[in-house]
Amino acid sequence: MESREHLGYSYEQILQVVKFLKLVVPNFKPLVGVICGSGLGPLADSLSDKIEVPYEDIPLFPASTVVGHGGKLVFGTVGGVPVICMKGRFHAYEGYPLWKVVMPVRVMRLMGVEYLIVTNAAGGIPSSMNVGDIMIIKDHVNMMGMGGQNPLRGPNIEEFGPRFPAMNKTYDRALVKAGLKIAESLGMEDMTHEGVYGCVGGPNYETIAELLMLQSCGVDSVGMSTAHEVIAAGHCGMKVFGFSLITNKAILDYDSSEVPNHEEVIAAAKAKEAKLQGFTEAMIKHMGSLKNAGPPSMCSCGGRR
Ligand SMILES: O=P(O)(O)O[C@H]1O[C@H](CO)[C@@H](O)[C@H]1O
Ligand code: HPA
Repeated sequence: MESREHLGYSYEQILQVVKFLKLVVPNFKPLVGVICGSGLGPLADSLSDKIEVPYEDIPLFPASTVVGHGGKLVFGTVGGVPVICMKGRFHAYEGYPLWKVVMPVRVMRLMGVEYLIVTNAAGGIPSSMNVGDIMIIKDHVNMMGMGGQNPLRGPNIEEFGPRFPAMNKTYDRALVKAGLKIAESLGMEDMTHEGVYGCVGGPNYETIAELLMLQSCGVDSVGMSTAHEVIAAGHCGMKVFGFSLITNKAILDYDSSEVPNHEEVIAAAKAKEAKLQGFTEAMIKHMGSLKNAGPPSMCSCGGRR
């Protein structure tokens, strides 16, 4: 057989990472995984009984290189629900292949995670979205994936899921609806939207023409992450809930004097820290209550675990 380029860790390699983490946190089976977006690391700070493990201590883990991404796994609980947080995610533009970007998602799955909360900082395209608003993600347009850059590219690992996973149910509808209700119950309804996330490769921010194209494709928030993690999570049968924090408004006007930058992204995240912590905690508790009400029917993507 012709050899293929190296396209990822084997199932056994990922199991080795899981074995290592199980030694660090014996008897801990997380139900919920959280991926903290740019500047959103404080989402992990409110966990009780925290155990923090720096990425550099974990076999095969890449390093976090982006400002606003901490670089540790945080284990703990929220209202008694066991949680694992990635305080710092990986991006393709850092130079990582997508199979490496999503490796922690697969690790989370093998640790026991059933619900994944993905968060990101993003530019908001509709004029109704303001800096500091959140957008609950109902779907995504994966510009990188459509160009053939996909975390599942390469030999399929059957233990995780099928060769051709469906994606139309990956953002769990019931969780989207629960998220909207929870936002309302927290008095956040005026700052909460539902929409479509667009994933671009970065690291440059978009040109005006690119933003206009994304807008015409139905994209509401734009960023350089998330879609890959969601694909890997859907592939291995996790239920996914995601939200964007709108950290900047997409600039669609050629005469605007504004210029997007990462400093404003981090500042916008800092300004909403407490609200987003409260919202995420409420979502985690909701997921815990779903689990107590009965086992979630995992997506039908056929993952064998
Ligand atoms: O998607 P997260 O990691 O939240 O970060 C977003 O913010 C950075 C740009 O400011 C990019 O990495 C973009 O993807
Ligand atoms: N574009 C892409 N990624 C981003 C943005 C943006 O406007 N804001 C935060 N991350």
